Amino acid sequence: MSEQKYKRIFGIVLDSVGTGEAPDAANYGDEGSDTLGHVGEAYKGKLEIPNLQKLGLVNLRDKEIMGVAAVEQPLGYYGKMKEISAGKDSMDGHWEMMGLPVMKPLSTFPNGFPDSIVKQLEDFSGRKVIGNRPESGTKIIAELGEQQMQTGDLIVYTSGDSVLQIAAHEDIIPLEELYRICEFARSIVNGPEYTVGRVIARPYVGPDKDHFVRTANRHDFTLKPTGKTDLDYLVENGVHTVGIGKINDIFSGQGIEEGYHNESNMDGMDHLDHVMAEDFTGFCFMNLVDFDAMYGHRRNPIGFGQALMDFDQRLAKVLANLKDDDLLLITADHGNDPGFKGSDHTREMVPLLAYSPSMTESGSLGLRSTFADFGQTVLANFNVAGNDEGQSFLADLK
Ligand SMILES: O=P(O)(O)O[C@H]1O[C@H](CO)[C@@H](O)[C@H]1O
Ligand SMILES: [Mn+2]
Ligand SMILES: [Mn+2]
Repeated sequence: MSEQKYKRIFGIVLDSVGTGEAPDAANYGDEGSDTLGHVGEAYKGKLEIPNLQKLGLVNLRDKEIMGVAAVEQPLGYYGKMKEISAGKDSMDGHWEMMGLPVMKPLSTFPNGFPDSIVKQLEDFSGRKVIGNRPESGTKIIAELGEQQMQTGDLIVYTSGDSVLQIAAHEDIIPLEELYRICEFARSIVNGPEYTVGRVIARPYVGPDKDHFVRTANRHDFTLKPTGKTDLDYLVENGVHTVGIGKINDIFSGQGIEEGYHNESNMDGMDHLDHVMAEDFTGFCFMNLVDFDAMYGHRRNPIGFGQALMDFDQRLAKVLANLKDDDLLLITADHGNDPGFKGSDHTREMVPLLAYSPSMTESGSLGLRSTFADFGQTVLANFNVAGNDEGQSFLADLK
């Protein structure tokens, strides 16, 4: 490995923190979506995210966030990225960031899963499938959880994304069994007939429908990357890779040398502090999923804003700990506008923030034409050749 501009790159994905409708939002029924904008409106000027603001989070937008203005001189570089993948799920977004856009739409099930899939799940598990439609995960356990506690049936559901989700009360269907069923489900939806992005285990606990809570034992069984990702190219070239949070699941562990599971966003920030204290040459890629799972899909803009403020507070420490030869990149994988109809992800552009204490200038990185620019920049930094997807902005960082 030859000389690199930055020794360590920390990439943070604020899961679902979109910044306005993408140019192709109409194809997804998502015109008018703007996750950050609508969170700001819900706060009526009281959203406080000074660190993201200093980095240029508002400068990159066409519109202000209510109560949060653009700054005169951001600390570093700021821009937006749009997605070229067919889907707007986490897998598509993260794979595209790592140079592997998903150009062919994956299977979705607006009318529930076909009999063939249901029958195989029932035969394998010895349990009856209930639910079997697109639904919000918290709504479906409120509706069917008590029935599951009595019968041991499997709650199977989907969403607008290519996902097969199985909700199970931890006292009724033990975790190991749920994971086994999910692994089986994974094995029957890898194509060619049905190709599903993610099978997701959705365990929950609680005595009754008014008190069910989903646990951090959620596990995503993602399709294996269909080719090499930038993470693989990095590892092959001796660059150390670390995954924090859902990253490991999203890439099925492929190209991740050191992995950490997050219990929450704040737990993720603890892991990041820990990794930042290590001496290494490489790329640390982190996903913070609470924005999405706890607030975006729940259409809860107040909770979403609070999660942003909590993140922002912890960001102060990260900024203070960055070394001159560190680069921080912050972005998102899709939108999930809590002020929008439905409960699905929204096709939005995502923020792109780049900062290193060694920067002497600042400025706009513009609208990037694919999320792959993110990974291409990481590769360029470490002088690693990948599959040429995306354009590096490394040379713009001064
Ligand atoms: O409603 P819950 O169970 O949170 O599920 C949501 O989470 C999935 C993964 O982010 C999405 O596809 C959507 O279905
Ligand atoms: Mn996501
Ligand atoms: Mn989601």
